[in-house]
Amino acid sequence: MSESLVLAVPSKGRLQENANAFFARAGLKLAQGAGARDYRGKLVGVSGVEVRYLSASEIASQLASGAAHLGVTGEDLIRETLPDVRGQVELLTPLGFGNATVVVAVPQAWIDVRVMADLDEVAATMRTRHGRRLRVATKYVNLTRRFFAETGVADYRIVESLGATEGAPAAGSAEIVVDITTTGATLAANALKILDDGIILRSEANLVASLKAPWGEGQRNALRAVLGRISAEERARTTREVRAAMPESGGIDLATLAGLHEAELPYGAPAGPDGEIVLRCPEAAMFDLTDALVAAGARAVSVRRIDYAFAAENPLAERLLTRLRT
Ligand SMILES: Nc1ncnc2c1ncn2[C@@H]1O[C@H](COP(=O)(O)OP(=O)(O)OP(=O)(O)O)[C@@H](O)[C@H]1O
Ligand SMILES: O=P(O)(O)OC[C@H]1O[C@H](OP(=O)(O)OP(=O)(O)O)[C@H](O)[C@@H]1O
Ligand SMILES: [Mg+2]
Repeated sequence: MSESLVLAVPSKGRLQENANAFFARAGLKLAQGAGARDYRGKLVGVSGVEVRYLSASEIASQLASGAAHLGVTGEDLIRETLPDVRGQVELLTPLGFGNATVVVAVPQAWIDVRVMADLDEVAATMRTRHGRRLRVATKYVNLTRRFFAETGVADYRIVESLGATEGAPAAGSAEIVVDITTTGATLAANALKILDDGIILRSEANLVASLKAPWGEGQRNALRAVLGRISAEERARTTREVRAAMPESGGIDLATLAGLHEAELPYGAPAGPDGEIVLRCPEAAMFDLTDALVAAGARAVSVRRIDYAFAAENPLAERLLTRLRT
């Protein structure tokens, strides 16, 4: 087991479903051990991988310590939990789900408080007039400290919150909050507003690799297999395959035509026996390419989506392996 790559996936919460869908798209089927309460599993058809089901915040800590090699979690949790993000992990790719923003929010009733500088004044006044410090409810203690220091707010105290943070001002346990928001509904329901310059971090779920985990030969091979499929799916999703029956005697320079339309000839330039050529291009360029092929004398042109586009390069794995070498 010690040579296995540990892949940490969210076991609950809002990231779970999307993370499963992401792996499924890449052809990586997660097989959970016997029963829904078994928090370990495997990847069907990929050897040398141990799947661990953990909460999103636990995934951040395990990547930090090196107990997990790869994981899916929110960037907010990575930046909150890890003291040295660059030295501990590599954020391989954003995943397009789990979008949320970490913000500073104050009571809507504070009409004169719009920016962080106003907050500094409020804090100073509270201190001199009432002899107490402004209280900030949050579970993002480190992000808050860093951001408040950067924006010059010093006279405050953090009240650590374990949930329902937005309720703290109404409950009287803090004056303001730092929390995550997506739709803004929870802030609005609690009569809070975001400060104009109070955006600490825009976060989404990321595929993250640990630089602290033991990367032996077995784990590196498993990494190439897993990331190879993820890259192949990513490449395929943004690409269209264009086939065309070209006239034998066309005399057109296919390589130049492809180059003009951001296309490539993955199987080479010479036409097949029946004059069929295969190109690949970005989705956005496909109609320009098909028009150009027709203009060049193509008899039939078809466009299709592809499931996977494997290539010699494995950009995600290479990025990480390069980091591990330095
Ligand atoms: N509206 C949202 N509120 C909170 N988190 C969100 C939201 N949208 C996306 N996320 C992301 O999902 C991550 C995990 O949040 P989620 O609430 O699903 O976890 P959880 O299992 O409930 O953990 P916890 O009990 O600590 O909240 C967040 O850190 C963030 O990256
Ligand atoms: O801007 P909105 O779309 O309203 O979403 C934001 C809310 O969602 C999250 O809470 P969650 O439901 O995860 O409960 P929790 O506080 O127990 O984690 C977060 O902590 C906010 O309270
Ligand atoms: Mg939550």
